[in-house]
Amino acid sequence: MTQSREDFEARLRQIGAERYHDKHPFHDMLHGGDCTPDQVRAWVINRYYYQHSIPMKDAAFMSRLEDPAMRKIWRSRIEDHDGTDTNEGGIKRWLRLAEAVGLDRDYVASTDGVLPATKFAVDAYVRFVREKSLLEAVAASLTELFAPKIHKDRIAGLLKNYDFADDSSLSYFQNRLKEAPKDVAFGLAWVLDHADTQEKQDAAAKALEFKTDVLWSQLDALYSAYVTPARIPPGAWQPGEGLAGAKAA
Ligand SMILES: O=C(O)c1cc(C(=O)O)c2c(n1)C(=O)C(=O)c1cc(C(=O)O)[nH]c1-2
Repeated sequence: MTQSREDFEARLRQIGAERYHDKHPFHDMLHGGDCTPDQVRAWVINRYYYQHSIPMKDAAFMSRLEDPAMRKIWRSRIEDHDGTDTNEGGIKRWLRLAEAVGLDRDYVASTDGVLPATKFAVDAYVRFVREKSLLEAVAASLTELFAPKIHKDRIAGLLKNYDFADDSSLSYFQNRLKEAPKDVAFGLAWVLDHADTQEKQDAAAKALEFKTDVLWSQLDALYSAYVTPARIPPGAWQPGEGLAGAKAA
């Protein structure tokens, strides 16, 4: 049976309550101050791959939109990450975080050393958005409904527990708190409007579940590689590589 708008929204929110990556043990370590400097670096390097893929994902999505009004709304997502004349953009902010934790920004931007499983998960998200229905693509972005809480927890946890954390190094997350609400308000309303049959509601819910898997898998990969007993896959970042100043030394 097709669910009412309210019930369907509650179903989507329940997916976040059960499956969002705020519940992953790596986030408990990171926010609780239990990560070593190298574990923080590994997180920054791998998460960069997600950051650098998000605008490509949104460009892939926009290339499929025939409605100029919707493209106009969606393009701010790309600008939020890539920047504009007046906004530095999320990717540069992330690289500021990379420098603050002692990494060379060019090394991080090269995406060398990113875990294979991170690449598989993130690339699968870009492909999903390119290939599935527009409804499923927008529904997959709705994990951002749950992101403001994790960003607030992260800002508070990092500021409390790590010397590198300050307004400059954490500006990525401060900005997402301002940017994400407009994206999710639009995305959620669009999904609720367009998922008007049971079949479409089921597809949208599955897309959101898929996206929680994309996020969770990245942290599983990180945990397996860099938390004792660490099993770093061949070719992935080894502590000591890609540090700031290493090129000059
Ligand atoms: O730190 C996080 O936990 C987190 C999660 C997510 C998410 O839920 O996908 C995004 C972000 N951050 C984020 O910063 C971001 O720009 C973003 C874009 C998207 C998307 O799917 O389009 N998700 C997320």
